[in-house]
Amino acid sequence: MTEIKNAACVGGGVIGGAWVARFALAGIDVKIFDPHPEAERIIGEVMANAERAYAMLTMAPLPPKGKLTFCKSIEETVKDADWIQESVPERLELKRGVITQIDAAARPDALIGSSTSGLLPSDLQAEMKHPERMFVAHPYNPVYLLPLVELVGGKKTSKATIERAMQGVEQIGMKGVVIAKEIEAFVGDRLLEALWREALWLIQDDICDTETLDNVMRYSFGMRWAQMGLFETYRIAGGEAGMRHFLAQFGPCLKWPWTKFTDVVDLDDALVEKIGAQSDAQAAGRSIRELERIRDENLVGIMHALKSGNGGEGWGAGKLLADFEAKLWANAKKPEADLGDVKPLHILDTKVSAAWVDYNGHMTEHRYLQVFGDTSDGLLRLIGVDLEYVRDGHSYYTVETHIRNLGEAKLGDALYSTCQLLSSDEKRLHLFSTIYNAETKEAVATAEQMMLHVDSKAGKSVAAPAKVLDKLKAITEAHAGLPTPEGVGRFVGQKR
Ligand SMILES: CC(C)(COP(=O)([O-])OP(=O)(O)OC[C@H]1O[C@@H](n2cnc3c(N)ncnc32)[C@H](O)[C@@H]1OP(=O)(O)O)[C@@H](O)C(=O)NCCC(=O)NCCSC(=O)C[N+](C)(C)C
Repeated sequence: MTEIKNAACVGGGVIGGAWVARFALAGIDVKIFDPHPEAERIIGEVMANAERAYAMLTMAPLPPKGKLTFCKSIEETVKDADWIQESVPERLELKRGVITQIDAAARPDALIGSSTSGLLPSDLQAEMKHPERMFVAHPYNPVYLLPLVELVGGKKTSKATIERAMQGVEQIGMKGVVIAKEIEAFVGDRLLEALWREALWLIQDDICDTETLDNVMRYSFGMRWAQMGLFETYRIAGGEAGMRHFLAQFGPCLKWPWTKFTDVVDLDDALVEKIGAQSDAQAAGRSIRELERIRDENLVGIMHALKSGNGGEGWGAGKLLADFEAKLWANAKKPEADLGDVKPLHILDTKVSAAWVDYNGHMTEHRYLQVFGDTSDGLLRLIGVDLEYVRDGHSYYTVETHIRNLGEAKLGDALYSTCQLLSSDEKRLHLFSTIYNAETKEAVATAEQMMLHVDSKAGKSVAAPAKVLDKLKAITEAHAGLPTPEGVGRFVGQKR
């Protein structure tokens, strides 16, 4: 089983920098080599975007962030690394030279992945002493959010290397797909290039402008593709009769002269200017940084939606996220309540994401309940009621909640929550949680809740076992000395 403890990134541009973020946020120390004079600034900005995105993406306990070290040479960067990722500009001679240099300085068992989006791994590994550990690991931008990595071996890549690479990408929350045969541009970029060529013709021939073309994609098949691919989608399109029927019905149309993409459009100055001007108009003055923020918020929203797909089990990239989070929870140190300094327990820290904001420009109602639910989950973990406990057939269910909204939470506000145990017995757990604005320390909302311990198969309340009750009692007794929070026992009503 391969475990990446130290990673090295050679090349720290848009792709290399985002690999750095992916590794570091998975708790892996990363050494970086990039001779660009502004490499530290560029990677710092990618890192900031990635951390912002992860704060919205997951409440699961990420490991402590890996340490970033900027090195002065390739040799110093790669010598201790378990996984080395090359992301230098897309020129065969340059990449081959860098990979050969990495090979000479790296441990013989280190994995060497290339971020190339189209070059053949066999060409890249041609001058290596240990070519068997080299492969293409082609990611998609932004690498810190989009999970796919195409893994492509060359003629000299060993099977064991690809297996270890699969384990490595899984460790950092990514989805590895093994491409069976090496071809230029692999699978993803082949598809994208076909689309790109056709799109350029459509603009060149004045069939539509760039905004119309993007709208055609994002309001239709673009949404389909985030959750099902081409073949699964077309299977459904075939109706009850399925894929064979679809192929019989639509296959012959492929012979019609619908597309021009096998011809290469002439990207002359006029076409470049036309596309540039239409793209500027489409951006409506938004900077690249703004567009990146919007993109990341949308991607997080899509992954969250997919996480609750398929009856709550998760689907596609959402299922991958759910599985990754389950592993993070399982690997996290069993949390313990800090009862030394008696005060409500600090349970979680989060940020208001774009998907949480409603038409009034502030955090919407059900997101408060979500944060309170995550808070009570945090409390439950402290008394030993974690996913394993739930899998074994028992849990706590909420039977009553009273939320008070005291202040507004706006997009990007940092929040934290606390929890005070008001009382507990063998079945009941009566708690009071508060969400605070992390900057102003003002209470934004409170929730008083009653939870019951249940046998989830029977769907009936039952006494919790001693191992849970002992922990619960310790917190309840510690909190007995705290003043009763203002708002406990409040009811909804009007003065008469
Ligand atoms: C299964 C269920 C939770 C309980 O049903 P039951 O076994 O029939 O239990 P009783 O109704 O008899 O109640 C047992 C005892 O608890 C007392 N009780 C019940 N409600 C309250 C309350 N609001 N305040 C105080 N005390 C209460 C009751 O009087 C009984 O006392 P005894 O002394 O006689 O033992 C069932 O209610 C159920 O399934 N409800 C739905 C639960 C649900 O789906 N909740 C939403 C899920 S969200 C969630 O759980 C979030 N999270 C915790 C996972 C984060």
